Amino acid sequence: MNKDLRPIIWNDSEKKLVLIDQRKLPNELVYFECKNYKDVCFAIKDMVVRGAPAIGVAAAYGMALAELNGEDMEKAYLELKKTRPTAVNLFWALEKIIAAKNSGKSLLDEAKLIHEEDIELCRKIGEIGEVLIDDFDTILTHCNAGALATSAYGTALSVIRFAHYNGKKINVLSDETRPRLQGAKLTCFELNYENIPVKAICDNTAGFMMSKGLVDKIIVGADRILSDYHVFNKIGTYSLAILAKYHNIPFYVAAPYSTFDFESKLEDIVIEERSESEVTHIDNVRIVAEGVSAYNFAFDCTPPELITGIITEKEIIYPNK
Ligand SMILES: CSC[C@@H](O)[C@@H](O)C(=O)COP(=O)(O)O
Repeated sequence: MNKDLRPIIWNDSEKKLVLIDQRKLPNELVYFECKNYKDVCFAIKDMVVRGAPAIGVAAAYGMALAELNGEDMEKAYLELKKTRPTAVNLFWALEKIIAAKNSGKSLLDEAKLIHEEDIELCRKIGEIGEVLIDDFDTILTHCNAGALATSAYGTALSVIRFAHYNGKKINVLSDETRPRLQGAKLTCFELNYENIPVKAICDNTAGFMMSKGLVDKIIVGADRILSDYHVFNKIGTYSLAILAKYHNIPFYVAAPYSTFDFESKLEDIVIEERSESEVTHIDNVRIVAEGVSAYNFAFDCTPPELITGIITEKEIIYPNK
């Protein structure tokens, strides 16, 4: 990476967690400091930090802060666990921290390890996945599955990054991703930061562009992947996968194994429902008539038959072969 975009920084001398405040991008690149686990809970709930792997890493540091501050560890664990329900990396990281605690390890060391490992996993996803990308491909992505959603590189955007680093001339289309606009606000910022060609499109433009032959591949991230390869990801992913199938466009998911949930069944998964105001308002301005309410499901589920391949840090899985 020519310019290093790291959303999560541990400040060892001051024993605090420093996060890029993703609520403020792209207009301001400012940081949010967490001095205790409650600050971390707020940061995850309010989406200062977001994206499945990044949430897991932040929660691990939240537990480390609780230990350093002599706070009630059980309370910290339960409160962190409640911050967001769908991305499995949160629970995965908290279980790793509990295992470290039970074996008498330092929680800060464990959090640093989870953080470092996530960087490596994302790098490998990029290296493995970039073989799927051809010179002059136009790749559509949804939400932000980039460096900002992980510790570095990203998942879907790591594949895109490595194709670019390897000299492939690619173009990226970034769905705006209503309601929180992670595609418009974060993916466009992140790719432009590294001079990777990107154009923003409205969510409802994707089908039209596919029908015109203007999309070669689709790559998205994941918040949870079940053992039968059902993929939970940002709301709108399912619609894109159906459109991709209709237009015969390869549809890839990129995620580390920390995003796999080998235990839960489809019906067990809780889809996060966020505040209606994220739909009824844009940047605090009401756009839906007063008195009208809204649905705000944050994620949806894409079945394996719509998925061409799942790119992990170990291999590419083909659910339908
Ligand atoms: C590498 S991040 C993968 C997913 O977490 C990402 O696609 C996504 O859905 C993020 O949702 P968010 O609500 O912004 O946390």
